[in-house]
Order: sequence, then structure tokens, then C-alpha cells
Amino acid sequence: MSEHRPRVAIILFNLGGPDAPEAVRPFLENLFLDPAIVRLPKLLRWPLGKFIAARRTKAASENYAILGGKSPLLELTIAQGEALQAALAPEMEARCFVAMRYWHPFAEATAREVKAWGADEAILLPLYPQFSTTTSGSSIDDWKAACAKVGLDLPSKTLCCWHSDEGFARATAALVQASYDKARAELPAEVPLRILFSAHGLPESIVKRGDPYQWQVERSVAAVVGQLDIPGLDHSVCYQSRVTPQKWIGPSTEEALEHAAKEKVAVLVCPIAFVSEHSETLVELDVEYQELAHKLGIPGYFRVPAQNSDAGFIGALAGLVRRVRAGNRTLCSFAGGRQCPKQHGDCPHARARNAA
Ligand SMILES: C=CC1=C(C)c2cc3[nH]c(cc4nc(cc5[nH]c(cc1n2)c(C)c5CCC(=O)O)C(CCC(=O)O)=C4C)c(C)c3C=C
Ligand SMILES: [Fe+2]
Ligand SMILES: [Fe+2]
Repeated sequence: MSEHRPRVAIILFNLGGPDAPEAVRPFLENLFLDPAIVRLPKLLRWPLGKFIAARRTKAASENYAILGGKSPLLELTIAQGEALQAALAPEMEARCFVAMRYWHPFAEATAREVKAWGADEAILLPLYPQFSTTTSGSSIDDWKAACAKVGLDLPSKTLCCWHSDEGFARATAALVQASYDKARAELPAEVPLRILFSAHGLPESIVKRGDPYQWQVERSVAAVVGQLDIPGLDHSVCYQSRVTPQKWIGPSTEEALEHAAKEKVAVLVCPIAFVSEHSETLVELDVEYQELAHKLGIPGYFRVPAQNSDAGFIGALAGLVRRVRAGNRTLCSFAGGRQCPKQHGDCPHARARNAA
């Protein structure tokens, strides 16, 4: 008799991006109407969200135009899913599904697909190493609402925070090391090189209300640095992509570049909160900040590629899936935000969810 292999649906969550120029504005409206992003009562959020989206459309459209009028995020996420599925195939009947938060495929369509496939269990895997109420938290809430709507009720485990996962840190460090060695080989020996770990920014008010994102970003940087073999390493953390006028956490990546310019230090920019290429790496880092670095007279500007389907990174994701399925308590898997503090007290995401 053949052994019963449970059907494991792995749901990969990401932010999503427009798939055509005309999708930019509705995509931005979805983003700014999310109560996790604009924290106001619905009556105020609607007009304000629509207004901010309208104002942002021109700048965002110009960025996506550089990428051929669309975001590459969906294709890259599908490729990650295919690679992860292949890595797990010898051990389990796993299938990866993608649910985007602000553009297709939305959670509801994905939940219907998971139901039609006949999954026995689900692993929810936000493709954000660090938990934020604005990203992973919003996606998981959205997923739960979609499941309720389509009548999908599966035993589920969530990989909410994997900021310090050893496999993730090792795979990321390997990419950083390769870029560092290449940059070092191109630079004159007397020019110092600094690694700038650049994470997506967040309004400071969200962090003050208990969002653990910034703390987890710092943990990720420490974990990656711990895996590097660079004597006398010079590194710092900074935050990019500020899109609203409120005060955001800092230092900003612009400030970090200005600082490097003053000290005549070359920079290697490493995106630390994104695991795929998209507009904020391919345009903001590769075009805008590179131009700024040249303008400021920085003696060298280099960038670490995002993980995408890097074999080491996919191996790390497979390890996370394996361990959360096995019920390893060192992973932070939350059921409605309740279990995490019991599993590892240093992860404050449940507190953040309650405070949000
Ligand atoms: C208040 C606004 C925003 C917050 C807070 C925010 C947090 C946040 N976002 C990511 C990752 C991504 N953001 C992406 C695009 C994007 N984000 C915002 C705004 C906020 N993000 C906007 C307006 C946009 C659209 C692009 C633009 O207008 O510049 C993307 C996808 C981009 C793509 O090309 O597909 C990702 C991924 C993180 C990690 C984060 C906080 C933790
Ligand atoms: Fe964002
Ligand atoms: Fe957690």
C-alpha cells in the first residue's frame, strides 16, 4: 500500500506590483487604502488614500516605465515558488501558490486555487524576512479574510519572522561576499569600502506603536555580518523608499550616501528587506541612488543582487518550511498572533499586532 503524502500548499506572500502602465494608479489606491498603511478610520482613509495614490502615480509610473511599464515581482515570485516546490518534492507533495497584497493574483483568487487543489495543510510564507504590521501582518490578515470568504479552512502554520534564520543569513552573506570581493578587486587598494544595508523605510509612528520591523532588520544585518569573512568590515544600516511626508525611520539611504561621500568611502549597497528585484532595487538603488552617489563624488558604487531564485536562498526557504512543519519551536509561527512570545520571547510581533 502506498504511503499517504499530505498535500502541502505553500502560500508565498508579497506586495505585488502593476502589470501594465494603466494598473499603476489602482495598484497604488489598493496600497494607500490598506488600514495597515494609512491608519485612519475608513471615512478619512478613503479620500486621503485616493489623494495620496493620485499624487504618487506620476513618480511611480516613471519608475515602472524604466522597467518596461510593469513590475517584475510576480514573475520572480513565481520562479521562487517553482524552485521551492522542486526543492521539497522528494520529501512532500508541496505546491507553491502566490498571493499578492495590492495587485493580481489577490488572496481571494489564490485561496480558491488552493481549495480546488485539495490541500491538506498550508504553510504561510511571507517573502519578507522581517515582520511588519504593514507587510506580513497585512498579508496574513488579508489571507484569513479571503479564506473565510471562499470557505477554505486548513490547518496552517505561518513563517512570520525569519530575520535571523541561519540559512537565510548564510545565503545572503554569500551574495554579499561575492559582490564585496568583486568591488574590492575593481577599487584601488587605498579606497575604503563600506557595506550599506538598505532596508525599506517605515513611518516612525508605526515603529513607536510596537512594530518590530526595525529591530528585526538590525537582527538580520547582525546575522549576515556574522557570516561574512571580511577583516575590519565597515558597515551600516539605512532606510530607503520614503513615500509620505511623515517622519520615517532613519538614517535614510540618501543620508548614508552623503556621509560616505564626506568620508571618501566607496559603497556596496545590500538590500536587506527585499528578497526579489523590483522597482525599489532596480530603479531606486540602481538608478536614483547610483546617480546621487556619482553626484556626491563617492569613489565607487556597487550593489548586491537580491536573492531571487538563488539556490542557497531557496534551500533556506525549504529548511524553514521543513522545520515549521516539524513543529520546531525555535521558529516563530503565529496563530492569530498568540503563540509567538511563548516560542521565543524576543520576538515582539504579537505585541505589535495588539497595539496596531
Ligand atoms: C506608507 C507607505 C508604505 C509603507 C509603510 C511601505 C512599507 C514597505 N514596503 C515594502 C516592500 C515593497 N514596497 C513596494 C512598493 C511600494 N511601497 C509603497 C509604500 C509603502 N511601503 C509604495 C507607494 C510602493 C509602490 C512603488 C512606488 O510608488 O514607489 C514593493 C513592490 C514594488 C514593485 O516594483 O513591485 C515592495 C516589495 C516593505 C518591505 C515595507 C516595510 C517593511
Ligand atoms: Fe513599500
Ligand atoms: Fe514572531
